[in-house]
Order: sequence, then C-alpha cells, then structure tokens
Amino acid sequence: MDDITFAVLGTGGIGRRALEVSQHKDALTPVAACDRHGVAIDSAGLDVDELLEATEGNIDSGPQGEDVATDGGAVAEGDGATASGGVKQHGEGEGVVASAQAHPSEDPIQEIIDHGEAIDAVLLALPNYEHDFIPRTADRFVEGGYSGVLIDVLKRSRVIGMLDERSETLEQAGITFVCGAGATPGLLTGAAALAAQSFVEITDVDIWWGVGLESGYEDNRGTVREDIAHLPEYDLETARSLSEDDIEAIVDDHDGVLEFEDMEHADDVLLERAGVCDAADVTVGGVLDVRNDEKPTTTTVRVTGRTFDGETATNTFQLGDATSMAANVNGPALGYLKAGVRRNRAGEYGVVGPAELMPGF
Ligand SMILES: NC(=O)c1ccc[n+]([C@@H]2O[C@H](COP(=O)([O-])OP(=O)(O)OC[C@H]3O[C@@H](n4cnc5c(N)ncnc54)[C@H](O)[C@@H]3O)[C@@H](O)[C@H]2O)c1
Repeated sequence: MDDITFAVLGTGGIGRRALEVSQHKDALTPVAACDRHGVAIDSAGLDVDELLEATEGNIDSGPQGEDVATDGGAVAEGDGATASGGVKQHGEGEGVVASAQAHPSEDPIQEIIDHGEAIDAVLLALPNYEHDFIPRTADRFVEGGYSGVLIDVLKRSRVIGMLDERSETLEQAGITFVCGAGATPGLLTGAAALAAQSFVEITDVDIWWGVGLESGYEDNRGTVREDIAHLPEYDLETARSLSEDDIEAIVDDHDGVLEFEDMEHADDVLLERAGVCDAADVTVGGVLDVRNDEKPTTTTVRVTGRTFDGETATNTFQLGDATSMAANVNGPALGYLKAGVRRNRAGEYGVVGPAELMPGF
C-alpha cells in the first residue's frame, strides 16, 4: 500500500497515543494534529517525538463551557486552566500549542480542512459530550471539499444513526467514514463479527471489558468523564458539568473501581448494520479501575449462536490482560484507518463500521 498521510483531531489521551502508535505502523505519516487551542501542520510529516515531549503533562482535556460544541472550538486564552474540564498545564501554552510545530488558532479544525487535499485520512479523537459534534465536524469536511477518509472512535450508539443520515452526502463527497473504530466499539465489534462466522444464527453477543488505568489516569480524564455518564445516576449532560473535584469524589466513592452494565455502546448497532445480529441481542458492560494498571477483569467477547448443523455454541475472544486501553484503541483505530483508505482508493464511499470491514455474515 502506498504511503498514507493522516491528521489527528484532538490531541488528548487518545489522539496523542494515536500519533505514537502510528510510528510503529507501516506507511503512515502524520501530517497534522490539533486540539481546541492550536494546530501543527507539516506536509513532510510531523516530528511526533517533539510534539509528544512538548505536550507531555500538558493535555487539554474535558469539556470547557460551551466551546466543545462550537464549530470553531478555540477558546479565549486562559479559559482552559480554570474550566471544569481541567487542563493539565505544566508547559508554556495550552495543549498542543506547547509544541514548536504548532501555532495557536481560532479555528484549528478549519485549518486542517483547508489542507485537506494533502491528507488521506483524518482520525477524530474528539470528545463526545455533544452527540452531534462528530457528525457536525464531518459536515464541515464535506463543506470544505474534502474527499478522503474520516474515522472516529466514538462510543455512543445514537451517533451512528446521525452519521447514517449523512451517508449519501458523504458518498457524493467521496468520503469514506469509518465509525466506532476504537476498542469497544471497534476491535471487539470486529472480533464479534469474526466469531459469528461459525454460526448461521446469532442469539447473543456479550462484551465485557476491563481497563486498569492507574498510570494512564491523568491522560485519560476525558474518557473517564464520558464513562461516568454511563453510570445509572448520570447522563452526558450531568457528567459534562462535573468539576474535577466532583469526579474525584465519584471515583473515591467507588474505591477507584467503576462498574458499568448495559452501556449504550455502538457495538450493538454496528453489528446490526453488518447483518450479524439484532442490536437488542448485544450487551456491553465492563469494569474500570483507575487505581491499578492491572485489569480488574479480562476483556471478553462471547458470541453465542446456532451452527448450520444444529449445534449451539459460544465462541469466545479474549484480550491479553497486559494490553492497555491505549494499545487496544489506537492499534485498531489506525488499522481500520488503513482499511478505510484502501476502500476510499477503490472508490467505495459512505459510512462503514468495523464489523463491515470483517468477513461478511
Ligand atoms: N471506542 C473506544 O474504545 C474508546 C476508548 C477510549 C476513548 N474513546 C473516545 O475517544 C474520545 C477522545 O477521548 P480522550 O480521552 O482522548 O479525550 P480528551 O478529552 O483527552 O481529548 C479530547 C481532545 O479534543 C480536543 N478538542 C475538543 N474540542 C475541540 C475542538 N472544538 N476543536 C479541536 N479540538 C478539540 C481537546 O482539546 C482534546 O485535545 C472520546 O470521545 C472517548 O469516548 C473511545
């Protein structure tokens, strides 16, 4: 496969690690990266080591007032450090602007769109507090004349429908949109689609994940906040308005271990749109331990079905306990990105999920 140039929108917990993991994948050249404060663009390839080093301990994470939902995204100087989202601010400049390759921007996403012709794929590692933030960002790429791959690692089922509504527009623009392509949904959805191949009828898909995040906690506060929204007593709106102290109090109340059941994770609709099973047959839950790096439970996908010759069985897929969330989100996201580029170059446009990039059902 020829070289692939790509951009990362959002250099938070996920986006930074995506840049790092890309150094270990063949033929991937990161040419642009932005957060809500600024943008780094170099068509010859970003110096990832410099960018990561400069932004170490300087992650601009979490929601900031209303700006997360705005199209531009930039906020006034100084806003971030005091906002509820909490900027880890140890260097000069907020977020990505601490890198010598980056400059402050009023509208960093637009700057990347304006360089779209030189970018084969764009990974959207953006927050998901506003359900339509990622779909609206896709609209901006269409309006800006972009034709390439867009890929996200979103979690919520309802966003997939919003992307589906845009399928025709994306197709006409020549965009291949790979949605829900992180770990879950993403890697585990693809694993379920593969495990389903033994069966002619699927009765249940059960996804149970474990994440130990002690050393990654600081860098992944955005994800922890979004996960809190899945607890029965919270929703996206209430989770978004929590202060850092509120989040610490919730974590303390649970002794650092948050357990989730029946999560609204898009694995369900992504398996349904691939024809594997009904969304209602898919359950997702898991355990997040922010005080240990060891996983509190082994991540397991169980696919139960009936074979053509009348047997009922369960195919099981497990992740190794030593694989981190960063490894399980970013390896697959970049792998799916490459699969998306292959489709795009073959003239296949529109919305596609991770299960559709596996053997057909
Ligand atoms: N599918 C999976 O397995 C999986 C796993 C983990 C995280 N995620 C998802 O990944 C996403 C990112 O998570 P994270 O922990 O990196 O979050 P984060 O809060 O650490 O990072 C978000 C980044 O987006 C930037 N941003 C916000 N608004 C912007 C704007 N308007 N313009 C430009 N940049 C903007 C922020 O500055 C920050 O750099 C979340 O939606 C999370 O749910 C998915």
